[in-house]
Amino acid sequence: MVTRLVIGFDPQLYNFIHFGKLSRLLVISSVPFLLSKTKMQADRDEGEITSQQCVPPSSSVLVVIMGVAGAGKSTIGRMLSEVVNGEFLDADDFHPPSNKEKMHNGIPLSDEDRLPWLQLLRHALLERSTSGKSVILACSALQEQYREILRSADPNYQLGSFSCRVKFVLLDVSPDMVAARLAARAAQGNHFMSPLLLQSQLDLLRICDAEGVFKVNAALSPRAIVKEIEDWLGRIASHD
Ligand SMILES: Nc1ncnc2c1ncn2[C@@H]1O[C@H](COP(=O)(O)OP(=O)(O)OP(=O)(O)O)[C@@H](O)[C@H]1O
Ligand SMILES: O=C(O)[C@H](O)[C@@H](O)[C@H](O)[C@H](O)CO
Repeated sequence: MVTRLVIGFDPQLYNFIHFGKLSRLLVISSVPFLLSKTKMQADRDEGEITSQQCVPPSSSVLVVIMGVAGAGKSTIGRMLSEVVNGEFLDADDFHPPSNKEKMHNGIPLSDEDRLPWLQLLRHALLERSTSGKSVILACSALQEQYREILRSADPNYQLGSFSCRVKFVLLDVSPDMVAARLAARAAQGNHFMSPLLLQSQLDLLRICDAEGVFKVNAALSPRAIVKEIEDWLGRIASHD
C-alpha cells in the first residue's frame, strides 16, 4: 500500500483526508503546524535549537489510550496520568457540540466530522510535546489514518514509519463486555454517547501489527491495566 503525503495550504486552516482503495492520500493542511515545523527545521539546521530543546527528557511520555466507546479510555487515562504525574486530556472534551449531538442521536461521525477534531488533538499534543511533562490522551483513534494525524504531533515523525514519540495503547475489549459497560453507563444517564453506536465503532477499529500498538486486556481491573501499561512504558523507555 502506498502512502503519499501532500501538503496543501488553506486560508481557513481546513483539513481534509481522502482515503482511496489502493492508495491513501493524506492531506494535512495546517498552516501554523507547517510553518512551525519549517521554522523548527530551519532553526535546527542553523544550530539555533539544540537537541535538548527539541527532545524532552526521556522520562516524559506522550501516550494515547485508544479503543471503542466504553472500553475504559477515560478511566484508565486518568489513572495513568496520576501514576506518571502527567497531564490528562480527554478527546471527548475537544469535540464540537455538533459532533456530540450526532453521537447522542446515534449517528456515527464521518471522517469530515473527525478531521478538525483530530487536528485539534494533534495541536494539543504538539503544544505540550516540548514541555517535558507526560501527556496521556484518551482518544478512540480507531483507524490508522487517524493515528497518523496524532503521530504527526511529533515534529520528527515520518508518516508510515510508526517510529514516534506518540505511543498508542489499545484497550482490547470484547463486544459483549463493552456493550454491558455502555448500557450501565447509559442507564446512569451521564454520558452523551449512544450505545447504539457500538457496532459502528467495532467496525471501524483496525490496527496493523507494524504500528506497534500495545494491546491490553480491558477486562482486567483498572489497577492491573495501568500496571501493564506502566511496565510496557518502562520496557520501551529502556530501548529508546
Ligand atoms: N477495567 C474496567 N473494569 C470495569 N469497569 C470499567 C473498566 N474500565 C472502565 N470501566 C467502566 O466502563 C464504563 C466506560 O468507561 P469509560 O467512560 O472510561 O470508557 P471510554 O472508553 O472513555 O468511553 P467513551 O469513549 O465513550 O467516553 C464506565 O462506567 C467505567 O466505570
Ligand atoms: O471517533 C469517534 O467515533 C469518537 O471519538 C467516539 O469514539 C467518541 O468520541 C467517544 O468514544 C465517546 O464515547
